[in-house]
Amino acid sequence: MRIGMLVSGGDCPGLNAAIRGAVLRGVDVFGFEMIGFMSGWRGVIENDWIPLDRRAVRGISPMGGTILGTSRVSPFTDEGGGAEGIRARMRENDLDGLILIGGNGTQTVAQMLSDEGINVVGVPKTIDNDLGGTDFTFGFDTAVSIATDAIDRLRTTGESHGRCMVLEVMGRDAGWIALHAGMAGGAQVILVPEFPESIEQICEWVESVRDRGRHSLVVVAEGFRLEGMESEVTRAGVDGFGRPRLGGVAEVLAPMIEERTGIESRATVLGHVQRGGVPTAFDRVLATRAGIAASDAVEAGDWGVMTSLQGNDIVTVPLAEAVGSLKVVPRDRYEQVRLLFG
Ligand SMILES: Nc1ncnc2c1ncn2[C@@H]1O[C@H](COP(=O)(O)OP(=O)(O)OP(=O)(O)O)[C@@H](O)[C@H]1O
Ligand SMILES: O=P(O)(O)OC[C@H]1O[C@](O)(CO)[C@@H](O)[C@@H]1O
Ligand SMILES: [Mg+2]
Repeated sequence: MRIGMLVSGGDCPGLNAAIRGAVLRGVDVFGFEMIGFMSGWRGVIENDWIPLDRRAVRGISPMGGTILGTSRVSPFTDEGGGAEGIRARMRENDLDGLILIGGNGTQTVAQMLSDEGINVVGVPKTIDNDLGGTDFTFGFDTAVSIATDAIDRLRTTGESHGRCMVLEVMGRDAGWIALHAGMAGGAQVILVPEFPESIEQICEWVESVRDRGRHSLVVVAEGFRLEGMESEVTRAGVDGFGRPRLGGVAEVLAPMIEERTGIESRATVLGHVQRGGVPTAFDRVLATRAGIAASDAVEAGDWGVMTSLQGNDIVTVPLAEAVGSLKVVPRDRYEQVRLLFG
């Protein structure tokens, strides 16, 4: 069996552990030959790849980033050639199948290729944790830990100056990072894309914290919209797939809070710090298990699936189940914490 592997979408901590898990299982246990395409679909389009063997993955589990690189290049362009182009490249490299490591976008592509008869196994990764069909994606735990550390640090400086500190975290259209980091750090207000709030309500919470003699820590997800706002706050430019880049909502909210409450406020946009550096032990284990499970699926001829964490077990689920809908924060999880705001 000869297998190609690639990473697509934003990077996240744990990718190298997943690559290592798949290679150790695939090469050492099942005797596969494995290759890794560089920078996602760019590597497929340009036939840029490296051999993946035990030596290539030595000691990489604690490393952030990915030894294969990643990109948001789509295979469905004239240059990429779509399913036909990929099939031709697989024939040229004598590949029986592909292991595709990525988030909801990447697994959507995996599903499209699987529908075209290409042998694929998906491995879920993303700090956003917005992928269906799995309890958690690796990368998320590390991002939440980094955001929680930021909250802890912002709290001491905020308390010293009597300021309202507004921390913006990533997550695109899902509020998971904000919700979990906000809960872990005891934020007084947590704002998520799934549930718009009014500026009046936010200021009421911030003032009630002040009236108790404390100072607010507001966590806001980058995709949050104030009630009545037509779209998210975006930065200039687009991402590698041509989508507007999210970011900057904290810088909109902080001055509004200051103007309405008279409480000095500061905004911090955490940005890509959340995606960098060493993965937590939890993410390393989850990623390694996901990589191992991907090679198990290949060995079993279980194509068109994604590895999935369900409770304590790693199983496979049909790709269609994973990409059917975005996994967002459910109302009951939000309502539970909202009762404690202020
Ligand atoms: N519906 C689609 N049709 C064609 N190509 C797609 C589609 N969705 C995603 N892609 C391609 O897959 C790439 C990876 O998807 P995306 O950028 O959404 O990241 P992801 O896999 O969701 O990971 P993350 O959210 O963690 O960055 C896209 O940049 C794009 O090139
Ligand atoms: O790395 P880029 O292209 O700036 O993308 C940032 C986006 O990627 C993610 O980090 C992961 O999907 C999102 O949370 C964020 O909106
Ligand atoms: Mg995504």
